[in-house]
Amino acid sequence: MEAKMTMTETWLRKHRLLYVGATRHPFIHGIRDGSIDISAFKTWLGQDYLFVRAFVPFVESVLTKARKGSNDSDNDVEVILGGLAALNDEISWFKNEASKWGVQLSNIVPQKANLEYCRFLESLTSPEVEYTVPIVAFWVIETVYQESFAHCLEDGSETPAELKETCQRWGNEGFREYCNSLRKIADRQLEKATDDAISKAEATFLQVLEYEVDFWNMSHGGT
Ligand SMILES: Cc1ncc(CO)c(N)n1
Repeated sequence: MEAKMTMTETWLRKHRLLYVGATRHPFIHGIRDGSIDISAFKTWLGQDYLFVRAFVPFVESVLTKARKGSNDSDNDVEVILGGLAALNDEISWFKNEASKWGVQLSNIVPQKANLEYCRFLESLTSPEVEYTVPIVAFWVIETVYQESFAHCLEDGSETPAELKETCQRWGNEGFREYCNSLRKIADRQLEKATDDAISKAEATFLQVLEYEVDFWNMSHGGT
């Protein structure tokens, strides 16, 4: 007998083009082949610092919902809390990286795509939004970065030495396993979800991918 396909697998197949658009963006290709304009990288760095700070309250709200809305809340809390702890480390990393590149973080103004993405995440923190929806969003958000930056470290990539550490942050094996843990939680929730919750979660999956594409785009068109 064939193994049943999980919901996330179904969606990844169904929305392949958009997924590839988010994980193989020209920004990532530019890192991978070394052609990236360093000013684009600096723009991304400053904007992502602001994003990650706004991401913390989102993850906090996922953690709160995991405690109440999960039938394996011990596991979920452990995974999500691990993610939250990693964000603390990530914020320090951004500060350090920004100073290396001469990027003044206190002067960064969030661009439109960033503000809209953060506003969307904030909307998912509402108590009316059930756990399944933000856990799917959380999984996709982390996975886009994992797949994108891991691509820059594969055999045959020509990522400049000074950008390798950035790629390692999200492209490493531990982060990949963490993304898999989030995916398992999402699939478990989706298995017992109502049709209404499933269609909301699928719409959220698509929205996150679109916001991720817009976020990468910002580093090019950015001011
Ligand atoms: C825009 C964006 N998406 C995903 C991640 C992964 O945490 C990040 N740091 N920034």
